[in-house]
Amino acid sequence: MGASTVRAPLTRGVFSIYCSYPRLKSNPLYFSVSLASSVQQVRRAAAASMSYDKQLAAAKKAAFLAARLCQKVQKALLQSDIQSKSDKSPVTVADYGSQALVSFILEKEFPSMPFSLVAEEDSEDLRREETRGTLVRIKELVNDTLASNGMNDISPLSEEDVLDAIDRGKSEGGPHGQHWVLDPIDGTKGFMRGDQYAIALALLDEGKVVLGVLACPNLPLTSVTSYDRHNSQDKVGCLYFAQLGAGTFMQSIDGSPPRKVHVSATTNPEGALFFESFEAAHSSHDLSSLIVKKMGVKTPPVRMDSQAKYGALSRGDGEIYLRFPREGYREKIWDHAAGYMVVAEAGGIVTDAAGNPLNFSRGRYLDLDTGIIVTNQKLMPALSKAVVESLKERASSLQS
Ligand SMILES: Nc1ncnc2c1ncn2[C@@H]1O[C@H](COP(=O)(O)OS(=O)(=O)O)[C@@H](OP(=O)(O)O)[C@H]1O
Ligand SMILES: [Mg+2]
Repeated sequence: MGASTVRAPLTRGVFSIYCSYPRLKSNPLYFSVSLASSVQQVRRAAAASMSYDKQLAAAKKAAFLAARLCQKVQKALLQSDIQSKSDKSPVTVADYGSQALVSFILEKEFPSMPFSLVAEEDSEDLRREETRGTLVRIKELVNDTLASNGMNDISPLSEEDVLDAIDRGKSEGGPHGQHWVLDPIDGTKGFMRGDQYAIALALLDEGKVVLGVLACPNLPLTSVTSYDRHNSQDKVGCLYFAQLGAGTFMQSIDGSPPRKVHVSATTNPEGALFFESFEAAHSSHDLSSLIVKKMGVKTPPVRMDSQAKYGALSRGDGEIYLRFPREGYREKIWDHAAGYMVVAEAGGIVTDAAGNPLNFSRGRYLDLDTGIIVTNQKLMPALSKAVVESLKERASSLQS
């Protein structure tokens, strides 16, 4: 099957062990565990009925500003804007600038609340003398973005302010309290290629994702399948947002009225379209191909960088998203929290390869089984079956 890729148009394109053991129940430890468990259940119930309108408004504002900063950098990306992290993955001034901006805005919006941010970047490499020029460039990008988007009342950030804002992202997250979760640029390689990327921001409350915002500056406003980059009527730049129990909405980053979106209602796998990572190193294209073949999917994959895949699926551009990283790779919560929320509130299902729900309460990592699969309610049984069979086949072929 040939793959199609979605390119950017402008450049190129409980702890409730319910314990029925009487011995354990008479243990004082049981009572404290039971009490802790009840407190947690009450907090979770409260979270489920809460409105996060203020947090959502702040998250949209922060993601919008970050998108503006990233757009400016992507338009004229310089070689000096790119650095290599200790794990050899690339990071750009836009990744740092986006994280500093989002961190700064969120903390400013909620001054009386404890602030916790779990985010991808840290400032260690920027604190070295030889990267001083890069730090100055990031500071200017942040201050210019604030000033040119009507926030002139804010005093410009210093270099130290920028470093501090980035380092607020070092929280470990976890099952208690509220934590913002941020990928300042998801799909940095796509961003560098001039293709798809996303600013992905979510809020965890008592271990559950309660809101998600995805800014996808290069995602077509209509559909990735009908988009024609030579047609000037076909615009790009989508902002998705979702709040627990309130559905998923999409608007243009430039500010069109939001519209509610829903995942595709397709029940026939033959007509289904599937998404996977652009980078083969991030997800096994061979395994995805085996899985969809078993389901009877006829269309080639749409390969796209970043959580823009979750956004496209949430509005029905395609039906299936498969992600199978190499063994041992640990998925980070910021690579999925916002996208998960956008798809779940649009009626889709996101699980690991064994069908377990994703657990965002374990800290910075997801620690899930094998991979991530996403589709609508109707197609999930067929997809799960094909995944189980394909994983078995792959395991036996590796043994022989
Ligand atoms: N080896 C490996 N395996 C799996 N995943 C990896 C791997 N390395 C990186 N990453 C993470 O993938 C994020 C990019 O998202 P995608 O894989 O969906 O996009 S892409 O097509 O690969 O660009 C990417 O997000 P960013 O780092 O924000 O770009 C990484 O978190
Ligand atoms: Mg990133």
